[in-house]
Amino acid sequence: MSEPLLAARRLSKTFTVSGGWTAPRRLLQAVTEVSLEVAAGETLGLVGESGCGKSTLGRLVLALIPPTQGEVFFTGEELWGLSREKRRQLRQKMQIVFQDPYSSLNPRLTVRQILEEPYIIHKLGSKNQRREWCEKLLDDVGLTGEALHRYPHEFSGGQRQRLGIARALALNPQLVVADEPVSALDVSVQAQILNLFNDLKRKLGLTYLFISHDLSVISHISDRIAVMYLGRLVELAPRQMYSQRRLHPYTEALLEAAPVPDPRRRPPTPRLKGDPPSSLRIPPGCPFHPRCPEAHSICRELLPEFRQVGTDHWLSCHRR
Ligand SMILES: Nc1ncnc2c1ncn2[C@@H]1O[C@H](COP(=O)(O)OP(=O)(O)OP(=O)(O)O)[C@@H](O)[C@H]1O
Repeated sequence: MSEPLLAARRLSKTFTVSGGWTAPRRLLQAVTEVSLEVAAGETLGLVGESGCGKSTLGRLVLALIPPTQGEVFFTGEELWGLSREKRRQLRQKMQIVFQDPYSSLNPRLTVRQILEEPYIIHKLGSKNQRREWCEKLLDDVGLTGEALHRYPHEFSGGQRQRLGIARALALNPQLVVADEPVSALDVSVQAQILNLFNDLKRKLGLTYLFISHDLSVISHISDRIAVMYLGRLVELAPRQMYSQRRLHPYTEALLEAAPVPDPRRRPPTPRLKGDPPSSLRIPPGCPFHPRCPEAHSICRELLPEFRQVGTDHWLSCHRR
């Protein structure tokens, strides 16, 4: 890979959480030693169950929160080694699309005001230019200029997500972190929005870190897929690899739990039982061992290394 657009090196994030009136404050390990790279023009999918640290990792790579340890490089520059002003400038090239466009779009502003805001904040363009840019953004996401004078509540869920995407594109970003951008939408609308992401990537040369708990969504959109469990990456491989065998047992369980497109085929009994343990009490050894059907004694004692097992294929498992 040539120099990646985005690189995380051993990124960790610990939160201090209140224990209530009586208990002491405790440390919650949300992300632990995550390293990954995203090449320009690539879509890296990040998948894992709720609470495994996906959003925290997304916020870390956007430098919205500082890491407890580790580094984030964007276009080769380490973001936390830069001055605040330089970091702010680089951050314009990285934008986020949220899960719930309704709560991220100010309901009191018209679409024009919402889309114009980034240009006004950065003192870009005349009034007429800004209007043209807003119309172009709407066109890019499949809406018409007629939308400019309307308010977010006048749009359907899918259209609102198109507005959320349009706003993220206003300052011509290179990287977009999409955090569960289709989870709140009906399945039929999900496909349209995923296709829009793909079209925009081709047209505008974008790079995505695409976050979802749903492996079928991630498989649809990603070039490579990173699987996260309790704050750590457990597998990283090209999408095609996920149709083959010998994956991490957690990945295999996620695949088995993914929806089956053919209704005549009964989904197999999912082998992923129970919820993941709390990030406040991460099990020793391999964090997945209490739920792993293949766990051995070593899995209970020793953290498996995240190691390369094939071309572009990394995983952490004693049994693979
Ligand atoms: N600001 C915070 N303060 C304390 N704990 C936090 C904070 N943000 C996240 N967490 C905790 O960190 C862990 C990871 O959360 P995160 O939101 O990153 O997971 P996620 O995989 O994105 O899940 P979800 O899809 O449910 O948001 C969770 O246990 C969460 O409660």
